[in-house]
Amino acid sequence: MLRVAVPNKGTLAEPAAQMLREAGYRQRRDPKDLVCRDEANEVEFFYLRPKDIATYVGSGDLDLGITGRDLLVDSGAPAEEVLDLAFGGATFRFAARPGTVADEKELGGHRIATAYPGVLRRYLDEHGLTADVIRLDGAVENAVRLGVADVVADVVSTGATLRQAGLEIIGEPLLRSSAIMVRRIAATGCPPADQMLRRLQGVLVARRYVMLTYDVPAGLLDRASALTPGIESPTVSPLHREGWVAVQAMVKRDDVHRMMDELYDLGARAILVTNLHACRL
Ligand SMILES: Nc1ncnc2c1ncn2[C@@H]1O[C@H](COP(=O)(O)OP(=O)(O)OP(=O)(O)O)[C@@H](O)[C@H]1O
Ligand SMILES: O=P(O)(O)OC[C@H]1O[C@H](OP(=O)(O)OP(=O)(O)O)[C@H](O)[C@@H]1O
Ligand SMILES: [Mg+2]
Repeated sequence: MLRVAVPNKGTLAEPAAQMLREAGYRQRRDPKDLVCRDEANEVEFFYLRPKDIATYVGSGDLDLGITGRDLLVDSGAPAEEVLDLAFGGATFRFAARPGTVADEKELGGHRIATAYPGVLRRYLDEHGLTADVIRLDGAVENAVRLGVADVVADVVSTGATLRQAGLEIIGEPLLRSSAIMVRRIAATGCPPADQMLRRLQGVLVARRYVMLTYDVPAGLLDRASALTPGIESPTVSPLHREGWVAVQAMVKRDDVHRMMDELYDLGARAILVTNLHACRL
């Protein structure tokens, strides 16, 4: 059986389970369950703290795991990112009281509070900076107000928590994170793991693309196909109506309305958009 780690709670838990469901895997019904066996697919899911997942996968005790890129870096575990799952996006940033630290170069010598000491130490080492790392578990933004630190290094999503704490972002993000699938570094071939990755890639494509179909006069086919090249190539079928063809192509969801306007202006008609449920490219 393939053994896979899934976040048990926090920001990544529900979207991770949802994505696995869309890929055809069974997920736990009760959020208190620690394990869920999917007999049909021969996969066993283990629900773990996202912070611990890279450790389990890096040690080889589990084959794959869903966690955050920042958590993987923080763990220092011998696991690697094999797929960006495109949810749980956040930046990891420094912040301080306005007017105290102008940019990253001034971080040296300060007390920096974080729940991600691995990420912070890596940054300080790479930039030749020495600072006092104050390790906290959460609500890190309070550390400045309470006088425990001068700077925080933390996950920033909307920035609302920083604003509420009267802190201002310093410089560029240390890293950009999202949910990822991790695997032990140099793991040897594992067909069930490869199959899971292919299924998840299919979900990503099904989320990102829609199927566009339209009718167009044959004489305009080249120009229409140039607008909708699809992933490989558009499918072109004859129509009963003389001089017209039907075209089918996958199009990025974000581009579809602009694409429909352009096709309509070109002379295409009966332009239809269909959602994809799943796909394997
Ligand atoms: N708004 C957010 N707050 C916290 N983490 C976020 C956010 N958006 C995305 N993430 C990502 O979620 C992961 C952290 O998840 P984790 O479960 O450890 O913390 P959490 O979601 O804040 O939950 P909790 O603090 O309740 O334990 C990281 O990879 C982080 O980048
Ligand atoms: O930029 P924002 O949208 O405000 O989100 C980022 C904040 O959310 C998380 O905190 P959480 O509420 O999970 O509390 P924690 O610090 O105890 O983990 C994170 O640690 C930041 O503090
Ligand atoms: Mg949190």
